[in-house]
Amino acid sequence: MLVEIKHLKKSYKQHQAVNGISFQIEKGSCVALLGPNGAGKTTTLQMLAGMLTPTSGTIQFGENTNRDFRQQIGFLPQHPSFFNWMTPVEFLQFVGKLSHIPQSKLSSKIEETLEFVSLQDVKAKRIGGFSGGMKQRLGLAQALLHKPELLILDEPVSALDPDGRRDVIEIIQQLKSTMTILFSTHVLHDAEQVCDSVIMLKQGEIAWNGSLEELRGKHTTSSYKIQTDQSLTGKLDGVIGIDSIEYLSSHTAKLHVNEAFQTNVLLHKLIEHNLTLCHFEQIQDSLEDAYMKVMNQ
Ligand SMILES: Nc1ncnc2c1ncn2[C@@H]1O[C@H](COP(=O)(O)OP(=O)(O)OP(=O)(O)O)[C@@H](O)[C@H]1O
Repeated sequence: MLVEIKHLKKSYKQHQAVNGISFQIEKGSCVALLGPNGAGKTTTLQMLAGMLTPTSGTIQFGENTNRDFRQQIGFLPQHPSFFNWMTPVEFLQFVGKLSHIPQSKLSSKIEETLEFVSLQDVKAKRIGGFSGGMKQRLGLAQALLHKPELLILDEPVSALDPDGRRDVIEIIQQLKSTMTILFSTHVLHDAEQVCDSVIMLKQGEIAWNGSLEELRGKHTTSSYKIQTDQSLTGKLDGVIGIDSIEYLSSHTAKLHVNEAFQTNVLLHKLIEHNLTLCHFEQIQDSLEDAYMKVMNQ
């Protein structure tokens, strides 16, 4: 276990932005923090990054309670700001000095990090002319420069176009083997590509905390899409295990099934009606479906 958060609260006057949440982050995991606008994601991440003081509760990083854990954290804020007149190399030199990277190692670390985020070719250009995607990769570079143990990213993909999102997701994918990652996002499809576990916040409280597998097991259902050579209408009535049938056309249907569903029973029924199966596909609910179920509970 890398971080243990206990009863963490942040209130602004009467408003409870984060209302006593507790969770652990396992070393080497990639955790997605999800929730609607105002759920408390940024507030939580800023408290973990040491940028905001909790009203109450504790954040314990590793075994040693006395260590200043901020040195082990890399943080990419939701709206990173840059000095537009600087070049990426100048900006990272500035950041490196702030995080006390020894001067002797700084230049090589900067080169290595810019290479990693694919900004090597523009390292001497002014940041002011960069696209949103390039700025986000530079933001990632500043968070990574000191090789943190825990990388915290606040909405790293939400403001990006599909290309920019793919670049950032690929970077996160590569980083997964070298550090622990906690990131917030509204883009559930991207979260699903990289995270191993999910924490969902709703009005400052945890609505779900667990692995992606557990979430799928508990909150997603199976369904099947089938197509036959003749009309299906009414032919599958009474098949054990089918909860409901959604007809997509007269020959095609989506079957919402329960645990008792057996493909053989379905096949028997089709044979009984002299129907030939042309297409059979199992469809798994997405993270978005599970998210909607948890949020609407
Ligand atoms: N400095 C502040 N003063 C007063 N209220 C605040 C402050 N910062 C955040 N809040 C409130 O705390 C709640 C949680 O905000 P937070 O930014 O953490 O949510 P979020 O989940 O990150 O939302 P989003 O997805 O929109 O970024 C919101 O109701 C917000 O209005």
